[in-house]
Amino acid sequence: MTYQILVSDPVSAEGLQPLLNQDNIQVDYMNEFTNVTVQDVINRYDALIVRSQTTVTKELLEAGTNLKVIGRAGVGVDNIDLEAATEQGIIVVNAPDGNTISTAEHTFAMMMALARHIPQAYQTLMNGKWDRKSFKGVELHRKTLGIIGMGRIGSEVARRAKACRMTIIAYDPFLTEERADKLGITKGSLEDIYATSDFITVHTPLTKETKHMIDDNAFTKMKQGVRILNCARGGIIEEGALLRAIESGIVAGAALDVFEKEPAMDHPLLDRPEVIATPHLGASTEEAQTLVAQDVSEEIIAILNGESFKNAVNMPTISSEVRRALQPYYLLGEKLGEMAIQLVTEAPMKVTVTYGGELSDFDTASLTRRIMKGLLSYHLGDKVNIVNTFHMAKTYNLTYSVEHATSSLGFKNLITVTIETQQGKRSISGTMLAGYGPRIIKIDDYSIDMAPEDHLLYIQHNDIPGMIGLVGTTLGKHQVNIATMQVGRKQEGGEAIMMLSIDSLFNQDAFRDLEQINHIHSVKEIRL
Ligand SMILES: NC(=O)C1=CN([C@@H]2O[C@H](COP(=O)(O)OP(=O)(O)OC[C@H]3O[C@@H](n4cnc5c(N)ncnc54)[C@H](O)[C@@H]3O)[C@@H](O)[C@H]2O)C=CC1
Ligand SMILES: O=C(O)C(=O)COP(=O)(O)O
Repeated sequence: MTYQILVSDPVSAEGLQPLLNQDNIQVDYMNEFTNVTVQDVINRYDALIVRSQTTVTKELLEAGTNLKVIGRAGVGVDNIDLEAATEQGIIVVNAPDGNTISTAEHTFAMMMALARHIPQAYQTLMNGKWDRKSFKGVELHRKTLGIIGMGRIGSEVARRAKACRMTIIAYDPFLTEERADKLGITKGSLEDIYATSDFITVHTPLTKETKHMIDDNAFTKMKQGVRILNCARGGIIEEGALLRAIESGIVAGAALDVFEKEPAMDHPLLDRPEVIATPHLGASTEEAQTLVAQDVSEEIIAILNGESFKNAVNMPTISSEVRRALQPYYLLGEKLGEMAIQLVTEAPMKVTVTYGGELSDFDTASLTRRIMKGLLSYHLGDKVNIVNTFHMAKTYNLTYSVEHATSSLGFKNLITVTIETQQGKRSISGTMLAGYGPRIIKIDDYSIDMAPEDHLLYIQHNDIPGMIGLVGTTLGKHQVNIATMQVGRKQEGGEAIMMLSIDSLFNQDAFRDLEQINHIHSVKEIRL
């Protein structure tokens, strides 16, 4: 199978090399097309690679009927409708590390340029004026820098500011005292930052919470003459409020790399001499562009080849330790989900997944996704995948819960999937047996030991002599070969079950004949 990938923004050719090296991947570039939009052609593609220019809307995603993954060659994903992508089961991956240094360096270059009026002085000189009076600047030395957002870029900015002997105060909901101490900075609130900073720089993503977080009210709390930087996202600082704060003299200068609407042309802030600006260049270095393109290329290859990946933004990330530990269970989990749903005839209302043994020590969310995917995709097909499975469950009013049990029936690990319908509860348990792989070890109260094979027959009957022979003869008559067979019962002479793995697809005539055997209550084919 050949996968088609569309690159819709300028992305480093060197960084895309891992994709270009794949025999089963074909890459097209939007700039090679004329008179068409991304929306016009997207249905041909399995993956789309973007930077910040392409806006990935719900409509675009809906038109991308074959899309499996969107790669953001950079950090910010505010140009992508993540909710719509999740609903449609499209994985969105970004490259969170590749442009950190470049953006921190750009922020620092902006801070120095802002402090010393370098762009304005350069412009004056280019206009033929030798003006040494208008551009008296300030030192960074001993000034207080307020950093809002101490993630990757904020932290690198802090390191550089320390080298300039600045005092640093930072606010981030995830900043601990311990980390602040390690970085040699002060952890403070937004109010502390506003009250004490000579320079304030923002490094948060643009979210509902951070949109316009710096507004008129925030500016009134700042020191007169504060200098503001935004190399993160337009809209974190409300542009109208910034303009008013410049006009009123609260803000002595602002350095902007990003704008609420880009490209920012004829913008009132750009008319102000106190404002210096660049056209969203934070990540525009050779190094950063190569790295981010390489990172998304590798993630896309992994996703298309069904291998594990790490930078999905519409799925929780898991540590490599947890991923390594749980990976061997993913197939078993999916099979258990598929088998569990086939045990019930009524609509499922609730699913409970119980993890026992060594599994109870892990964050098993990624495994639960596989189980729910197996369970839902049996009836809903390809439209369910590990990205949208929880969303799909909600759509179908199916609740699920996870329990971590202390008992594992003597097995090293145990997964039990219980489905509740109006008719009651049905459950199935499986384990990974060292040397044997995945095994089904229990259905409802019956202990068995079977590999989750392609074709299984599940027969409920009375525990009386001759049943095995009758079933064997009936299947033989219909040319159905039995590969393995397991029987189980709760007590002698009571209810019993047979679980058979068969070589060929089961046919309706065999089904009917089996159901007509005296003492057989139900025959169920389980397809995996
Ligand atoms: N100008 C440019 O070309 C570039 C801009 N960026 C932008 O820079 C921003 C930061 O990027 P990274 O540091 O790589 O991301 P990151 O995810 O490593 O850090 C973001 C930090 O913001 C914090 N945060 C979230 N909400 C907050 C709030 N309400 N108040 C304070 N902190 C909050 C988070 O806890 C996190 O620590 C993103 O918006 C990204 O899109 C990134 C690269 C290039
Ligand atoms: O990575 C980010 O968040 C950026 O803002 C960089 O954007 P760009 O890839 O240069 O369009």
